[in-house]
Amino acid sequence: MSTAHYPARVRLVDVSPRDGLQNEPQPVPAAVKIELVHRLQAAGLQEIEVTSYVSPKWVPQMADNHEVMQGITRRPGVRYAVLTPNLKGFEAALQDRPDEIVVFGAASEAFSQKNINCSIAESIERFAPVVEAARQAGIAVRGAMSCTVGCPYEGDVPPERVGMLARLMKDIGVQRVDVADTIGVGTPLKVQRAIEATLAHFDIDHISGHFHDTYGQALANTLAALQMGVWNFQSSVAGLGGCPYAKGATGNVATEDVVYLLHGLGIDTGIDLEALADTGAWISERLGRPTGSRAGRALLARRAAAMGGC
Ligand SMILES: CC(C)(COP(=O)([O-])OP(=O)([O-])OC[C@H]1O[C@@H](n2cnc3c(N)ncnc32)[C@H](O)[C@@H]1OP(=O)([O-])[O-])[C@@H](O)C(=O)NCCC(=O)NCCSC(=O)C[C@@](C)(O)CC(=O)[O-]
Repeated sequence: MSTAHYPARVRLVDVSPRDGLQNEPQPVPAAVKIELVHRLQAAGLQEIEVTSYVSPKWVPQMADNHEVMQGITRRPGVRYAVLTPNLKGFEAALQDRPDEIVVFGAASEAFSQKNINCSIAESIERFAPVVEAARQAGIAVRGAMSCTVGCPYEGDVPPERVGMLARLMKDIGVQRVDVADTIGVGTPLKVQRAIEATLAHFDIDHISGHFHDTYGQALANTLAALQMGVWNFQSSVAGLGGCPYAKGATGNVATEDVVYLLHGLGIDTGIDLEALADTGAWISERLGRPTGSRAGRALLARRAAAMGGC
């Protein structure tokens, strides 16, 4: 089988410090988040979603955003992204000089209300000045589009809603967008339809896939997106994650699993999979549970066996 139709290179954004940890029930010390960022960049990640500037009443785990952003030692060539839902969040983020800000909307009205306490139309009104201010400050702007396949409150989300949201994001100056399967209900054809709808407004270089693995479809969905030419993806080391406003949804697809898939296809990521597996094991130990990455577990088991374990 030829892999000529896949991109030669894929860029991954590891979202574990933000998406991965935002839903943890116990406080995760800022020092652990900072070390996680350091380990990810040492493993070769060139984009890391570090934190969010949201209401600490809504998402207490991200209340240490300044401490984390100011504590990291930046590597040249690495892009550090943060979430900013409104001007208050953007102004707070500006003090910490992110390379990219993310405004986050939803293709589902109900999810928009639950997540950011406003309708889709109101969210765009809030995002517009944020996008303008960011671009004036020379900061890149990404738009996360939640529930592009299904919504925990509304069920199936038709591609037309995704197209509508992508158009609204484009109109206010968002530079690239994430097609997110927030609750991990997507299957390859549904995900391809959501991407297709997005392609009416953003070219393939400005679309990324963000898949959760609730139903075990995230790698299949990644492959389906790759076949369309998508070469930007978000994932979370050890499969950490979940949105506080998407109950029952599991974590993001594990970065280790995506990298294993990509390297198996001969696609370059610039990531050291062994170092990544160590990072997944390290953060899982800090959180007191086994890694959620299948590839991570297998690599660590293989290494233990090679060292004389069972
Ligand atoms: C958006 C808001 C703030 C609206 O919240 P609101 O209550 O409508 O905001 P408000 O403007 O009425 O203000 C109420 C209070 O919040 C404060 N406030 C207002 N804005 C901020 C801010 N930026 N930072 C800190 N504080 C803020 C504001 O100062 C005020 O404080 P008070 O006077 O009561 O003390 C709220 O709904 C919120 O914080 N939601 C959190 C949403 C969130 O973080 N969700 C998870 C991330 S999205 C996600 O995970 C999905 C994604 C991206 O990964 C893709 C996918 O998989 O789908």
